[in-house]
Amino acid sequence: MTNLELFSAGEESKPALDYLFEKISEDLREKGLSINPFAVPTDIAQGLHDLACRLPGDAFKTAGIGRQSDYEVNQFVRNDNIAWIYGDDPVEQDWLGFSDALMRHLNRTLFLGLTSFESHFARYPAGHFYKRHLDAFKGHSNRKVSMVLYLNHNWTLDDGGELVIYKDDIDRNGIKVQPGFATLALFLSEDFPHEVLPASRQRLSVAGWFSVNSGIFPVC
Ligand SMILES: O=C(O)CCC(=O)C(=O)O
Ligand SMILES: [Fe+2]
Repeated sequence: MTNLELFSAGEESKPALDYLFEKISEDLREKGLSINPFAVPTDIAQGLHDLACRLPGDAFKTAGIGRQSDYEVNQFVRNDNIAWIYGDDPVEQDWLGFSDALMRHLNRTLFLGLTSFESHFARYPAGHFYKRHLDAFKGHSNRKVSMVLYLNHNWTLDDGGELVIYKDDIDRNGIKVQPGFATLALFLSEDFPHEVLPASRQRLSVAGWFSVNSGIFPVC
């Protein structure tokens, strides 16, 4: 049975997922962000890790900023490489099943009206970064909730590469998230400026966004 079926079938892993989804929902309601170390089922995180590692080199493209007509590559802002997830591989389907179950939970508990989810693998070679930015601007984007899953085994403090989430435009301290294996970070896309610090080794993740009424298809 795939994880996708597990999400609807109510098997043993369901209480753990229910607990995770409820924690995320409460965190988002109270703080607007939710950090969950080692939270995603290991088979999904490991499957995504293995898939990212065996994707052909040309599957990853230099990431850009903006969407559709204002999309541009700016290597001073970000210089990671990305590969969009379309659900072609069974492990991608498991990931999309997990995300869909979470989206339904957030809609039920927080009435967010989320209608779609898009995500991509991101690979930051050592020394690469994504400077401080917002994922969405109020009134200009359908993205409401950002979600990042980290795929890095044996990550230590010395490896760097933290996600720094700032509480508002003037916050300069932020809170730091270690990109360790199966850690899941979520935050309200319009509310939290954030950045990815350079790491001393390659940093792998899946970044995704839950949106409302999205007719927008990812530009790549
Ligand atoms: O990888 C991360 O920690 C965050 C990535 C990010 O901010 C983005 O892709 O918009
Ligand atoms: Fe971001």
